[in-house]
Amino acid sequence: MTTATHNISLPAEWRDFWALTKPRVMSLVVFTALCGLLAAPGHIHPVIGFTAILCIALGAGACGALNQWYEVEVDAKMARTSKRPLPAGRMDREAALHFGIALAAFSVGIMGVAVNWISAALLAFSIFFYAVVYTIWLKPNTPQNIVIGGAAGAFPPVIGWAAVTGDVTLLPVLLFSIIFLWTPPHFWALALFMKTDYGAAGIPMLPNVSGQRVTRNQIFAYSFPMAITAVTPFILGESGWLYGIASMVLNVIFLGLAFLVWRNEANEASGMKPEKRLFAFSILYLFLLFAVFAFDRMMFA
Ligand code: HEM
Ligand SMILES: CC(C)=CCC/C(C)=C/CC/C(C)=C/COP(=O)(O)OP(=O)(O)O
Repeated sequence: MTTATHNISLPAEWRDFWALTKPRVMSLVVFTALCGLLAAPGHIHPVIGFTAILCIALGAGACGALNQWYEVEVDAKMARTSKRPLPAGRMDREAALHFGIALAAFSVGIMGVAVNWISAALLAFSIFFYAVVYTIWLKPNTPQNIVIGGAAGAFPPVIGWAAVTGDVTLLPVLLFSIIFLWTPPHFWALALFMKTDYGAAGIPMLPNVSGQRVTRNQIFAYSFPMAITAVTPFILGESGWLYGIASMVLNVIFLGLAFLVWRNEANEASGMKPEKRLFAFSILYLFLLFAVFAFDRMMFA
């Protein structure tokens, strides 16, 4: 850690600490946690519920900070990430590490004391999984990095659920599985039109290891179990018709866009419209699916 950053003495601005938490990506992570909490059976005092979501947000922020502390060199090599506080030289590397550790410890501690220790343990495990298993171990070493590592991003609705019920049953496992199976199409669609960037940074993402055809096949292949898992709560009678219909419509659109990606043969960024469309829709898909699920369960369950 006594790298080239020792000569930076300017204190980082609060905006840089904010950027360190990857707020845009984490907003959807936190939203899925909120939906898990709202969909769970039973009652949670609003102040305790708010505390749980705040802890999940802080824990997700810890993930972003620890990830960027570790990845300075990689981030410096990619246009998309080179302006982040550390590679841009606006923040001392150790400050990012201390910020990440403090957020992680604080969020897990408060979750345990104020909410329950099951959700605290799940939160701690998710942070560990993302910061250590994904960032340090899987991401630089295997093109399956985001498949296995993606599990970290699938935990938040389970944590939200466990904050209310103190346990983990089939339904939160289904919510986990939806995000787990959604992550490969979400990310590989992006990795297709960002291919050169990851290749240049030496990160073995699927398109630059196995090629675009394999990636398109995999995107399409993951979309089917994802769609089936997404309608399963309705099939099991755990949601009403509102979610049943919404999930079917969203899945048909998702599968249609994934089909267009599968059919596409372009290998230039200029021909990657289907990939760009699927990536953009993937975010809307998850947002709407979870929003309708929580609403449906609160109204009709
Ligand atoms: C290992 C798993 C994942 C990887 C590698 C990944 C990667 C990415 C990347 C590289 C971007 C581009 C934009 C940026 O850096 O801000 C992005 C955008 C985004 N991701 Fe993911 N993602 C993953 C999982 C998730 C999960 C689990 C969620 C939420 C549940 C999520 C939500 C989003 C959102 C909302 C954006 C758009 C951000 C914006 O508008 O700037 N991602 N993702
Ligand atoms: C509550 C809790 C602990 C949540 C965990 C949230 C979590 C780990 C979400 C994963 C989403 C994410 C930021 C992926 C970015 O991948 P990347 O870091 O490889 O992307 P980059 O190339 O932009 O650095």
